[in-house]
Amino acid sequence: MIEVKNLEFSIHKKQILQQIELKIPKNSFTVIMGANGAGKSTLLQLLAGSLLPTAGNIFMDSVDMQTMNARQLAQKRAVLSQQYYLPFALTVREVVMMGRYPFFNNHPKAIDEDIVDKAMQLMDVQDLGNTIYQHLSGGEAQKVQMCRVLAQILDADEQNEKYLLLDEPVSQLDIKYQYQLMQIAKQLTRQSVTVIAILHDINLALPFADTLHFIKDGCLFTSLYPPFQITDSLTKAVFGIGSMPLPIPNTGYPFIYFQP
Ligand SMILES: Nc1ncnc2c1ncn2[C@@H]1O[C@H](COP(=O)(O)OP(=O)(O)OP(=O)(O)O)[C@@H](O)[C@H]1O
Repeated sequence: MIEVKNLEFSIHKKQILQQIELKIPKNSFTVIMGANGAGKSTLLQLLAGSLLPTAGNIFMDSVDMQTMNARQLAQKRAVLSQQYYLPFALTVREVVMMGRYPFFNNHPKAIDEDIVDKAMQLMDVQDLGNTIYQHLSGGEAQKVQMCRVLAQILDADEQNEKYLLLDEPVSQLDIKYQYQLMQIAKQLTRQSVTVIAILHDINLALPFADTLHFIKDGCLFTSLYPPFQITDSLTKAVFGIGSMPLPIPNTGYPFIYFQP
């Protein structure tokens, strides 16, 4: 479980997040939504331990994240950021293997090679193994980065719970792989992984999310749970655009039709 207590974050005297209180249960799929600049990526970086709070605390499995060193963090959580530029030429397989760096010293072991194979199979990029990463299309590169973070957490088990943090993981993916990535992430929540994802597409989030947290102007505006009551007033307040929920038969969630 992740527990966020009275979290504040400021940079250059600018307050970016304030009074954030959150509980993210283990093995859940949490989606963070909000307008551009609301503070979502900053919150995710704080949950990842990549940024330190200005005030408040974040506890990961009851451990204050500020007490965890880089290796402990890397063995516990994987982070897919929005930017994943690599300044030097590596093959796709070498990039995916980077996800295993926290688990071996000089040379990957057989288990590391197996996990890399499995991660690449999940995102259907086995055939790209020897391709130079810099030669990939935007969507292919995003798939490979997903494989890298999968490789970091695929060995999670009940004794070794892990966290997968995804910042707009489908922004460059075609529709099939948007759903494939979401299905993989959902499946992982049944295998001792807790998933936290920033998404902009509410209709992609609804079939998979256990919780939706809406961030507005650096504050937690509201949190929703199934059956998700997404109202016109909510989308106007959070995104500045009206909407109408349309029931989808035999599902526990609506389709949200936006009305500019
Ligand atoms: N290093 C920084 N220095 C100054 N301002 C920053 C810094 N990082 C973030 N901000 C500001 O904090 C605010 C929140 O940024 P953040 O990236 O968390 O938003 P977001 O909700 O993820 O937005 P988007 O949907 O556009 O990705 C923005 O106004 C941004 O300009």
